[in-house]
Amino acid sequence: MIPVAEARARILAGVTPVAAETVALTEAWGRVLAAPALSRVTQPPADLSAMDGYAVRAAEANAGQALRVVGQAPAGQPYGAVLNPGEAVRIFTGAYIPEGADGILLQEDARAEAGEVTATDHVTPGRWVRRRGLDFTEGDTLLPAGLRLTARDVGLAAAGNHAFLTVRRRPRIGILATGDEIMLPGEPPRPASIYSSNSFAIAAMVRSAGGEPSILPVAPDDRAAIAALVESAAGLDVLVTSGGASVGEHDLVREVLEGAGFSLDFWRIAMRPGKPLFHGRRPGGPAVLGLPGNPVSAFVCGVLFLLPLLAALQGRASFALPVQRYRLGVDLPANDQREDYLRAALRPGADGAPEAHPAARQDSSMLRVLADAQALVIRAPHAPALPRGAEVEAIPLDALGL
Ligand SMILES: Nc1nc2c(c(=O)[nH]1)N[C@H]1C(S)=C(S)[C@@H](COP(=O)(O)OP(=O)(O)OC[C@H]3O[C@@H](n4cnc5c(N)ncnc54)[C@H](O)[C@@H]3O)O[C@H]1N2
Ligand code: MOO
Repeated sequence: MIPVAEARARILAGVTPVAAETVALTEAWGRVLAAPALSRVTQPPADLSAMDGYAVRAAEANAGQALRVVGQAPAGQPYGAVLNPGEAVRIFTGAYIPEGADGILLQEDARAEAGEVTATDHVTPGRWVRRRGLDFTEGDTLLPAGLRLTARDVGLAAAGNHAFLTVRRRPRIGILATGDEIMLPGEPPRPASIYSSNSFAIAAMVRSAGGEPSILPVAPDDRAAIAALVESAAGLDVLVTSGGASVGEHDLVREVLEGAGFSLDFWRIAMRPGKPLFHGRRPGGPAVLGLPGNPVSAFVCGVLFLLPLLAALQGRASFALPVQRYRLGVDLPANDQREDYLRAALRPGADGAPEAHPAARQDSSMLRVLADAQALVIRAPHAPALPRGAEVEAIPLDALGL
């Protein structure tokens, strides 16, 4: 059994990002930039008014001083002439400030009558003026390569006049559930069978991380059937299998993969749940991540290993799983030699801060406990017993959209 950190490092070693493609900005959310986005404009493009009012020469706009209103400057329609002494231009938020003006008289601080405006308060030079380039300048790097685009980033790219962005294509992830007892939801129940939660939980996880999942037909515990489905994986970036990873006579997946030209990198990790995870590669073909069949084990392995792999395949520059500290809401016993990931609900404590409540039963088959958990509390190998109120580290699942 190898440690979790070593397993992750080995899965990520030598991963090269997938190819780039150009997408319309509406498709860019959640994608990873393959090249930096430089601004194609300066923003604002000129000095603009931040308020509705009058563009004035600030030194003239003293309380009681009447100025002649010589024109209008709505946003998008500059006044077009120089503001002379004794003049004011009616101006609106976002409009170019006329040459000669250096301040804005708010309309709330002004009395307008018969082509004139009189200040009721003084105007500070530069106040309510948004200088040219306040936000950014043409040629600035707005968004670096390797960034996964948020809605905020998409807005910034649009402001920088990008209708398209160059992003990594979505990694193609095939999901192969194995086991004679496994059916897909929608099939009529069969005796001694269960539905493949793994296929769908992992597909959702792949989507959340920007990948393109495809759920392959379920493979029975039969070498030829598994081999045929493995061959259909040639065009994938990663083949994720579930089940058949352990030590039983029906656990055939590793053997079939090796027969199909995959070289196995490692098998078995010192963690719980998820011990039987394996990883391998086929030269020039997909990587394989062999998840254990138990649904919680498959999910936790997906979080710890598949999410970082998806990030690396998309060239994400600085991806790390989020880890937060929480107070424990219960006592915890000492841990054994396997790094433990406890399914925990987060509930507000007496002071309102969230406290972690690991579920009393941590059986790796229990999906309802997993669905009710908002975090995975991390217990290092041989971690000592902890009393209620002690701090622990945990991976918040909501922050990952999981
Ligand atoms: N003698 C030993 N037995 C087991 C060991 C061990 O070290 N020695 N390891 C245990 C651990 S830990 C795990 S985890 C499981 C993993 O086993 P497999 O990867 O071989 O998975 P299966 O045996 O095929 O299935 C385990 C369990 O999960 C259910 N399952 C399988 N696929 C799905 C799916 N797609 N969706 C939902 N549930 C699934 C399956 O029905 C079984 O109940 O092995 C332990 N045994
Ligand atoms: O490590 Mo297996 O992952 O639970 O029951």
